Amino acid sequence: FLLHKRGQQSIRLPFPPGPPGLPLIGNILTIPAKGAWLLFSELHTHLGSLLFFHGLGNNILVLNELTIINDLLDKNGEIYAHRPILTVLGELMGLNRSMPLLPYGKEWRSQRRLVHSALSNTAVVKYRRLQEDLTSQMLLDLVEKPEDFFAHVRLYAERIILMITYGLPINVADNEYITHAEATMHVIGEAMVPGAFLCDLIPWMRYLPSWISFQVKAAEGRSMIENMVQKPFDHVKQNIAEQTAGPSLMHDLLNIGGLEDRTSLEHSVKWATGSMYGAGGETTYATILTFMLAMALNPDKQELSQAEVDRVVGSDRLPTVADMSDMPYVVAVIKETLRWHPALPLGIARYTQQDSIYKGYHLPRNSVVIPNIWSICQQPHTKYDAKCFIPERFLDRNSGVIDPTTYVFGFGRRICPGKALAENSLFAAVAGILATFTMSRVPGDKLVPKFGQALVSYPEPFRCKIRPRSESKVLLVQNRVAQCKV
Ligand code: HEM
Repeated sequence: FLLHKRGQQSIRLPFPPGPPGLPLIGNILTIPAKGAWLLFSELHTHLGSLLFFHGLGNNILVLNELTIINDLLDKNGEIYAHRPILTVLGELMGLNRSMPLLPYGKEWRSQRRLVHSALSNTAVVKYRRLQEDLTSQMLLDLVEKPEDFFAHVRLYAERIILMITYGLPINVADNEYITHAEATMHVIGEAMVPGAFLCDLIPWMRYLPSWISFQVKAAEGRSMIENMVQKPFDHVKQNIAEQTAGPSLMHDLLNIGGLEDRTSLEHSVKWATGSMYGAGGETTYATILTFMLAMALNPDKQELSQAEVDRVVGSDRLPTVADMSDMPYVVAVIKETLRWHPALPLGIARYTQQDSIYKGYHLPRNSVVIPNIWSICQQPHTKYDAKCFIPERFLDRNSGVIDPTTYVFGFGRRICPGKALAENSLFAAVAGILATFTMSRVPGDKLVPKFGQALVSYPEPFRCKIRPRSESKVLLVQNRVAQCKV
């Protein structure tokens, strides 16, 4: 309780509600390590839009409504821009040097500035050609081996990041960079959820011996993360020294020089580029796979999208990113994909070090703050069922439905710096796939949508029939691939 002075009177303000708990351990262990968005959204209906969990010396505040998230994370950005200290992932595995986990301060500002120079709305225009080239290569892969669509989509998303960040051309899905990044992101995704390890709730456990299970996992994770960030960095540095390095963001950033001392510049560049590598690939491919699942489940929406693509590009070319403004239905399909199943249902948690008062509640300092993006996506609507895939909700001016691109990429000062790049990558891939293929259920399959429950959530492996729409579409793809510069 917080004592709130009003005139002569002191009023006790309560914490927001939460499920019942036990002495000492409170209710914190009621939060599942995976898929917690489902529990939070269920509690939203019974307990309201602000939820509070506590126990073992920890506080967790869950925000279930967009107005509340904006009031706190955006309007009170100064107080809510920190990230939680995750003992295992941050300190023991060492990810607290990369931008998504850095505390709000000098090093974060310096990495954010570096990344912004490459990913601002204006800067990303120069990557369009690359995104279109890589889309055509993904389309050809889909023509040749449609059953491996998970791998092709993953390769597309990772190649964009590896090319832009390090100038590294990668041609196969089982390239060591790609497979290592995927394995590392799996470890990170599981460990990033606050409370994933008991040690995150009870930090002194970090001093327990190194043979204990979580310590072994932490040591493995540390070496995987080091490897993922260091390897491409060393590769490009060596190419620079040998004067064989192609253009890349890392090359440009290392050339800034002068103002800052070399060691700290190199440190910031290494971890800023490593952050892009880690944060940029998985989220993008999760969204494209979700789109493909949605198309297989909703053939009527797929036909409407294909009709729009055909109307705009005709029959002699593939779509480009510049077609986006002429394809409102396809854009609505992408928005509906982001809403139907957001890649980061709980965003990335924040942390507050200050007490505050909000809507009559005491929001205590040292609380992990979780924006429940999933709950915003699932907000009930009188006309459009939240569970159904209905792109039309974004074309109906009177629907009052909020555009998901204003919340699925996060909020305020820590909003995703890769948003503009991601939106172009999504459009290039989605419009290219719609132009070339029809996706459908495999006859006899039930195709029930199921999603993973880690930090980045994407469809569990599913079967889907991916047929080229015509021979001439395949020819278009082959001709376009022949013109690729990468
Ligand atoms: C569909 C694609 C993507 C989605 C849905 C997404 C979503 C998000 C969200 C929700 C956050 C947390 C923001 C917050 O705390 O409020 C975030 C952070 C971040 N994203 Fe993305 N992202 C995507 C693609 C990308 C790409 C392509 C890149 C880079 C190339 C990127 C780089 C980052 C980084 C570095 C952060 C940490 C920012 C910070 O802590 O200051 N993301 N993203």
